Amino acid sequence: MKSAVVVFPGTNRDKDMVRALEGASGQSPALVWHKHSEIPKVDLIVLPGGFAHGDYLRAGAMAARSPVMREVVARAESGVPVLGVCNGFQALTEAGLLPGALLRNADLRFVCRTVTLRVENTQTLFTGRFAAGETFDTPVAHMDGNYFIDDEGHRRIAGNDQIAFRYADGAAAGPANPNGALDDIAGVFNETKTVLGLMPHPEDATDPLHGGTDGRKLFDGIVEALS
Ligand SMILES: NC(=O)CC[C@H](N)C(=O)O
Repeated sequence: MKSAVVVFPGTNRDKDMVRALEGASGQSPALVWHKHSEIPKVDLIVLPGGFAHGDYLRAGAMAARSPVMREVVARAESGVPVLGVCNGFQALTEAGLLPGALLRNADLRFVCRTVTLRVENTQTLFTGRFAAGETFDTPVAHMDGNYFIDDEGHRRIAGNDQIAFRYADGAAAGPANPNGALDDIAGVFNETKTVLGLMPHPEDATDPLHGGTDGRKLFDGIVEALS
């Protein structure tokens, strides 16, 4: 599987993402700087986490207007799978590729800990390795992860199986929902399930040194689906 990781000024999880993709696919992703308007021909485009443009204005808002995002939107519209993690998820909602918005955490604090996720839809190219309702643990690290969508949008994404992951009770300490997200939503798909965004960092749960390897299933499943 060939992949590209987009890097913005302030991105800081690009190397974690590169390692996770290399581990799963055996191939090094291409790194694409945000000012470039071309992306190599790849099977998967990834927007990693971090603080693009220092989160000024709103997290992901300026990144969504970068030259590279015109190409990300065009590729996504042509069916190329796109994955956005944390800041990448924020940028994908700001770019209109995913429904809803990420608001400030309900308690107005940065949250950095492990959470448990429940897989809500396993019939996608991203989640095929998981069993229905399976839970797994990953870290979160964000200030603006409080997922919001209006009532009509909520009904639409729930009815179309676009809710990918919900925060769930599990081994992780603390309240299941770390940020006040509506309906405990941790990640969503676009209508066709070819774009996925999630707040937690599965790439940081892929090595025993991370304290857990639950995130590998996501990357292994993506590689299996796209190779
Ligand atoms: N780890 C991240 O990607 C953080 C995203 C964003 N800067 C926030 O704090 O909400």
